Amino acid sequence: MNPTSAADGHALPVAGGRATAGEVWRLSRGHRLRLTAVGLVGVAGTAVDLIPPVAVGYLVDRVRAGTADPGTVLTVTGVMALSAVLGAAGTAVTVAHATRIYHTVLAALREQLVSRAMRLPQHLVERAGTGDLISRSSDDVTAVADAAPAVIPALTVTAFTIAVSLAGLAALEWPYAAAFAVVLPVYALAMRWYLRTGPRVYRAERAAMSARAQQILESQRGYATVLGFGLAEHRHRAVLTASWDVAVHAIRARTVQSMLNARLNLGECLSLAAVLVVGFVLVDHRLSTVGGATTAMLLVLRLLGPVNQLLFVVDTLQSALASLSRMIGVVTIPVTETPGMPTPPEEPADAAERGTAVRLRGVAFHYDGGPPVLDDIDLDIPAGQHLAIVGPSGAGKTTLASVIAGVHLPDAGTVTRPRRTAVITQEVHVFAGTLRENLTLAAPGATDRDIRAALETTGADDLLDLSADALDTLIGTGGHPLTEAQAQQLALARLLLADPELAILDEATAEAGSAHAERLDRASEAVLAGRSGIVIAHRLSQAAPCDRIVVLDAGRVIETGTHDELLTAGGTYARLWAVWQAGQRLGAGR
Ligand SMILES: Nc1ncnc2c1ncn2[C@@H]1O[C@H](COP(=O)(O)OP(=O)(O)OP(=O)(O)O)[C@@H](O)[C@H]1O
Repeated sequence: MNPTSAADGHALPVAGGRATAGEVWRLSRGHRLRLTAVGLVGVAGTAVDLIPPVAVGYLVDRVRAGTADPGTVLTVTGVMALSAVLGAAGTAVTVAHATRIYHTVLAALREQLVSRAMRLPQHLVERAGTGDLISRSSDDVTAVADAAPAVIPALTVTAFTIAVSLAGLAALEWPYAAAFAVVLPVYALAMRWYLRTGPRVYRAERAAMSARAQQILESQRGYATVLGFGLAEHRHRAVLTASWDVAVHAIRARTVQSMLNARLNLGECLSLAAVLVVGFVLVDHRLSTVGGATTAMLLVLRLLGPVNQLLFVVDTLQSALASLSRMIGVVTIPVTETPGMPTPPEEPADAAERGTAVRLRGVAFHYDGGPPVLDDIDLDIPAGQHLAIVGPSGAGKTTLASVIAGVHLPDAGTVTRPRRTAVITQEVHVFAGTLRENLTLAAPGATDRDIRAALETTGADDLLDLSADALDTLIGTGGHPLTEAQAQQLALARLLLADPELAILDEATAEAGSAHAERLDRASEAVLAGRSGIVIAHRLSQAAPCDRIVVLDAGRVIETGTHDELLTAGGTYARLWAVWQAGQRLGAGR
């Protein structure tokens, strides 16, 4: 059984209880000795806290017996003060160290979450929506971090206080402990009701937060479209609806908390009444002294706070656990290797096949809930050769490139590619930072001379003239704006510096025949020189110079050969080429 399951058909998976506990145990490695020491100090601190109730009971009996002198009162008061100081010190040390361990482990988990998020299979993120992922690495981390002040004392000091006080009550006279125990079912019922209701309500609240994050993100990302199509009102309504949903779920969650409060108050009244009655009967039958009954009442009063607190933080604990299981759900997703990241060896193991850069056998793929997009694809690219993939719009060219790059996992078949594979997709992201930082992302060791050479080779050296700061020019969000063409050239230069064994180029931004297209075609050729390459040919001018061309139609390879072979064959490619040339002539004649 998979310990991690999807919360619904689309969301990212949520870890089950066992998987969450296992991951937390694994993360606690290296802190366990310190945790044990913290536990011991906690128990010692709470044991010292038993002294004041016992001391008051002793004093009551001495006063009743008429043997209490000022010296006795002073001594008892001194002992109580000392125990209070020692107890407080024990609590402070326990909570401080436990908090440090808690946040250290949480920081490690967050790092793993972010690292895993960067390597998740793209289809999974697309299906769940980026908002879900962002919410898990922000809202959920915040929920777990914010729970620290409630959860840490509860799991250390409060739990110890309850255990030690109950033991003290039993040691005094067992009927006192029994009286308290009789009321425990009230607490147990409150807890059972809460555990059934709470997690569901909190999960729904978190899911509503994820949905709201997704709506806000989409509105921001599609800002230009929103403005262009006058969709502001529509987006505003969508965000408003999602926010209202969060409010409704938040109100439900707070209502559940209030109802828990009422049940705890009932338990409190009943336990005080039970111990009072037992104390009265015991004293009446001379089985306990008034001092003993006083100690018992003080112990119960001491117990009530922590019991309520513990039950009440079950609420925060549940909420934090819901968030934790969502974070661990992401951390435990099996990842595919991502282009440009260290990957397990993918090259053909067979020495006879070492000359092959890419090999696909029987590859099939479909997007979630969609029809097959790729069907039974076989492909071989000898090392150092360039393959063009052409075909009508929607044929599956980009999808095939993503499957080869490892961004999507095939439903069937095998994909073999070089360890260092890099892709330029249709949407180039410009990171907020300097031109130099953007270029050296995948080649941290590159010198300024390397960077300038890469810019020159890809014909992108005019990027240096964006401002007087040259390579230190700020670009991306908040920086110097880049045109789409400049962003593509930046990506090509970045790829040249990364120097992968296989480069996959899938850019469709340039209009055929434009100066921009010719410039990009030249830059692409320069980038592919000396390495294996795949060109998703959105313009046929990109396909002609390649060593081999594959024609894709409705997800199947229908033709393959060199440019000349395919023209001679007079099939689909030849027809596409004729149409393309006619279009070019028409464009030139205009
Ligand atoms: N993320 C996605 N989710 C669902 N379906 C998708 C997704 N991306 C592409 N498709 C569908 O898969 C099919 C192949 O799309 P793909 O983008 O691979 O074709 P293409 O040949 O590259 O087209 P184009 O030249 O227009 O970019 C299309 O029917 C498309 O609608």
